[in-house]
Amino acid sequence: MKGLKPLTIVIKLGTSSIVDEKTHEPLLSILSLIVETAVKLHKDGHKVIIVSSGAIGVGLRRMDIERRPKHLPRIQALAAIGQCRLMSLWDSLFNHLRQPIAQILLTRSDIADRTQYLNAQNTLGELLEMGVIPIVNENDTLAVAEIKFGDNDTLSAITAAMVHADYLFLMTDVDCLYDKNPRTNPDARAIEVVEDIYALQADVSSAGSSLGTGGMSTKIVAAKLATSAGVTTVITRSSNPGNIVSIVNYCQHQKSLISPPQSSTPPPGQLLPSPSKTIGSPKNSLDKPRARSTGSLSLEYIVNAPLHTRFTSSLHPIRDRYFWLLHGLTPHGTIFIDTGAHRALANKAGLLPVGVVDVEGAFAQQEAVRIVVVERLPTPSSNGKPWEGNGVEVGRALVNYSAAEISRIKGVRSGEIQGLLGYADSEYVALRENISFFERESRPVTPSLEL
Ligand SMILES: Nc1ncnc2c1ncn2[C@@H]1O[C@H](COP(=O)(O)OP(=O)(O)OP(=O)(O)O)[C@@H](O)[C@H]1O
Repeated sequence: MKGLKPLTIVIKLGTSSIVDEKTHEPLLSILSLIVETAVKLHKDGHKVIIVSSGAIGVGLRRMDIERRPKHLPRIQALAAIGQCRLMSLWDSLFNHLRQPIAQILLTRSDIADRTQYLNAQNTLGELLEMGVIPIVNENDTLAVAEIKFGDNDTLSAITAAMVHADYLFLMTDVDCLYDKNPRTNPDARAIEVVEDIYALQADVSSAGSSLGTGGMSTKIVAAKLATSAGVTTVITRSSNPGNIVSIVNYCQHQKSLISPPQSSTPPPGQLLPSPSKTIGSPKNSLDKPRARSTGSLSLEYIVNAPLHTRFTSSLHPIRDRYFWLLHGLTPHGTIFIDTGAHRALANKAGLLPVGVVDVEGAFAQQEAVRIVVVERLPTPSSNGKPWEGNGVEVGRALVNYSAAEISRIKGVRSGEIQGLLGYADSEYVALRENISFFERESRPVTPSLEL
């Protein structure tokens, strides 16, 4: 990769890439190849961060426990046992190549505080400047459900956004994303380029490996998050980490490759139709140029790239404070606003109480809330609801008033706040700088889409 601009590359390794699913023994050959690849990238001038799962798996092996227990303190104890063994393993492997590493353990509550988020960002930046490879993991020993990222796919996406990475590699035990689970569907077809993640049609509902936490669905959520922050995201098989170099090389030079013909029929002798993908058959990707289907229903021609799924990054990335507002904070409630308020916010105005239709949840001042746009009814319905329909979640905000206060001032002019509350800390429910919109404003209000 010499000659390419220096890149920042985050490599996320799932549990299935680090320990054997059945024996829980560390997969030393894969780990060694990852180390060689990371050091090669580093020597070529790139900055590398590894997000490593596997602490619980390694802890299971250390304690000779066969199955992951259900009891939370036991799981957290195993994570504590496994984490130090895992780091000592990484350190001894990297040490053979004289590459210093550092451990960063995060929980969601660490980054919910703006100052701590910036501290984490600065520390990662400093480590990269010093030529160190940071190894990031969730602090499983401290994290309980409410403060968990939940899976390292999400953690790796937040890390990649934090350091303004160019690439996020989600390394796993399948070649790429398929239209359905290839473990149970031998006819599953590979999806290789996703230009519009919101148009993606793939069944990712089934669980992954027995030690894995997320399966494919968390990788899609992570890809949504990372691409919105301008990070090209790749899903590929971990057993050949050298592919990372080829894939980055391919992506960086793609513009200089043959432009795709508009017709879906490849020119004779140049491109072959893609075979159906079956699990564990990565070979065909390396030798033949061929046409492949894409998640956004267009065709792309790929020459000499190892099999992978690439999610292209947003042209209008959401970064820094706006990314943190959306994904660093956990919302404690919802503010329902009318379409007029939504238009005003889009034109960079702050949120006035007059545009607030309804409030849900119990949040305090300066806590994060969801912003949901609804159709305001001229008069409340028979059950007293002032709006109709499902509502569309468009973004997040840090609010100047608590839920109880907003429910008293909703729908009124700012001049009336003083009379209703006895004080008026601000004319706005939320300042514009404390409001951030999602890349797409069409997210239905369902908990499953919560990031
Ligand atoms: N549409 C799909 N395409 C590809 N794989 C799928 C799909 N749906 C489900 N899967 C499953 O997702 C698995 C990969 O996710 P899994 O969580 O096991 O791995 P991991 O990321 O390596 O581990 P971890 O969750 O610990 O990070 C695959 O082995 C496959 O069985």
